[in-house]
Amino acid sequence: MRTTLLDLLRMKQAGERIVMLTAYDTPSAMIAERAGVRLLLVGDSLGMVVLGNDSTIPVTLDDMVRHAAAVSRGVQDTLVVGDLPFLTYASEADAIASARRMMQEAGVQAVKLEGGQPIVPIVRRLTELGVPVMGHLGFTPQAQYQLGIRVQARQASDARRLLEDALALQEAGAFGIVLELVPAVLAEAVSKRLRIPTIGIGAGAGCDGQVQVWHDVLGLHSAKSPRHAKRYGDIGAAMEAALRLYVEEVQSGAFPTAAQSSKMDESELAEALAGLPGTTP
Ligand SMILES: Nc1nc(=O)c2c([nH]1)NC[C@@H]1CN(c3ccc(C(=O)N[C@@H](CCC(=O)O)C(=O)O)cc3)CN21
Ligand SMILES: CC(C)C(=O)C(=O)O
Ligand SMILES: [Mg+2]
Repeated sequence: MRTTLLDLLRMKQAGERIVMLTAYDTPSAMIAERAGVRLLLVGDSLGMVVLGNDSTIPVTLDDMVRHAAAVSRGVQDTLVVGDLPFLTYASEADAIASARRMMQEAGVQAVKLEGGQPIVPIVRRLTELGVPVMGHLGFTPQAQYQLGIRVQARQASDARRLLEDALALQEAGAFGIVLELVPAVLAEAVSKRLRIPTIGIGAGAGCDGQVQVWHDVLGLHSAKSPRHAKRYGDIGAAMEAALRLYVEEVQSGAFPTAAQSSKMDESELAEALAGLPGTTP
């Protein structure tokens, strides 16, 4: 049975921590589900970790639909959330059109939108229309050129606004909120004041769940991972070692052997070549 929004609420009430992870393609989604992840985010971090961009800004709705569809095809029991990318939910009409594509074409069960008060009416409208919406507060990467890549809401006034934004998103119908790069003590205070779960990234252990980026937890980066990430494997190094072997074996002639080759009868080949010009060794 696929994870439901109610499951997430119940997990918060029971004090069971929620595990969320990003994924961007079918085989990764299958591996995550096999590992026990039941909540996946097709993040617009896609642009940064998969498509070679240096922010999430260039990611298009077409990009998200294609990758979210791939992730959806890889899972059965996992709730899939898809980010709506930069400026695809600036008006109610755009938000509805974007959510429609993510749900109908990509097959996700929910969408995530960045921002506070200004997008509350949009969250309310989507929720009324039956679209499960997740919020995202604190450092919102789509506004990285305004915010700077840094911990948010350290001052009382900003911290208070973040709590008000979180309550407003909850009231508008959001089923959960990602808190990114928020001081741990603030994230904990917000989590305690909300009925809906908070999912932290760089926001401490007081959140109701955690989200991490696939490439960060697996060590799949050429560049260094963000400070808030923890690496649980060194898969990039494992990939490189395997590829070095492949390079060596092709160069030395050790690969391919007969086992990786395709066969035909010698007599058929002789007939095919009979009388044709060309040199033989
Ligand atoms: N690989 C990756 N991991 C992420 O968690 C992630 C992405 N990409 N792309 C989309 C957003 C952007 N995020 C980011 C990106 C960079 C930093 C970063 O450079 N952090 C600083 C520390 C900032 C501070 O503590 O003030 C660092 O040095 O790592 C943080 C979050 C989170 N998301
Ligand atoms: C970092 C997470 C929360 C995200 O929004 C993404 O991966 O795009
Ligand atoms: Mg995102």
